[in-house]
Amino acid sequence: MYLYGAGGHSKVITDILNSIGVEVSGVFDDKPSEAKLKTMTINSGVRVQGESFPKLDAPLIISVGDNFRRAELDLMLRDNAEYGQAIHGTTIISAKASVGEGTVILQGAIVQSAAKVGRHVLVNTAASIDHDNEIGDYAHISPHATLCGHVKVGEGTHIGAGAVVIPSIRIGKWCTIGAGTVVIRNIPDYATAVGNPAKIIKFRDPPFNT
Ligand SMILES: CC(=O)SCCNC(=O)CCNC(=O)[C@H](O)C(C)(C)COP(=O)(O)OP(=O)(O)OC[C@H]1O[C@@H](n2cnc3c(N)ncnc32)[C@H](O)[C@@H]1OP(=O)(O)O
Repeated sequence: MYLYGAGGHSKVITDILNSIGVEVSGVFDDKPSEAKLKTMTINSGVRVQGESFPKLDAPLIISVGDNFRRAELDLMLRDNAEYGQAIHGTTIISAKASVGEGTVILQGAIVQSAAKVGRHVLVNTAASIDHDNEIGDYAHISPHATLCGHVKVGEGTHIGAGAVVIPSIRIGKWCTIGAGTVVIRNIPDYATAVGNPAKIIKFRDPPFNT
């Protein structure tokens, strides 16, 4: 497996891959800092500019925690890369769930029956994604977040640590749900919502012209 991104998130992914017997053949980073270089052997100097990225002999995971950056890198790399997944052995994933390419599922997370988890999603430590959820591409479900049944989370949305979303709620794309928030009503695209019950405090600009 290759990784793109040499920050903190790549350490977590490396641990997961090693724990399931997968070797990391190389790490790419277009901005390798001194700190990163100290802790990792980086295939530095590689700039991601479409076709200039080398054809790899193993799958790649975009190991960047920022949802928007993960999306940007996917758009640049997708024609040249075959994506892998990193799923820790302590996760429980229903045989009836689906998990997209590039997605990473950390220790103790649970994905229940008929849930659909998109591409390049980060399902963090002990997050709970219940039956019939739909999690959009590039989303991040933080540690201990609880998504009840039939919840839909849009592309690029970040669900904060320990947030709770009650059944059948729709959360739009590129939203941020604060840590510990309890979502009891649908949330529109680009909104940041916090508190119990969740209240919208602001909207962000759409990150893509889509
Ligand atoms: C392994 C890992 O580390 S995974 C990382 C997981 N990360 C998280 O879960 C972090 C989630 N982020 C948050 O909760 C942040 O507070 C955000 C994104 C919701 C808001 O951050 P900012 O946009 O910087 O907002 P800011 O801090 O200015 O707060 C705005 C207001 O919302 C309130 N607020 C912010 N976050 C929360 C929250 N989680 N719950 C309740 N109220 C909140 C603030 O108190 C403030 O209220 P005030 O205007 O009355 O003073």
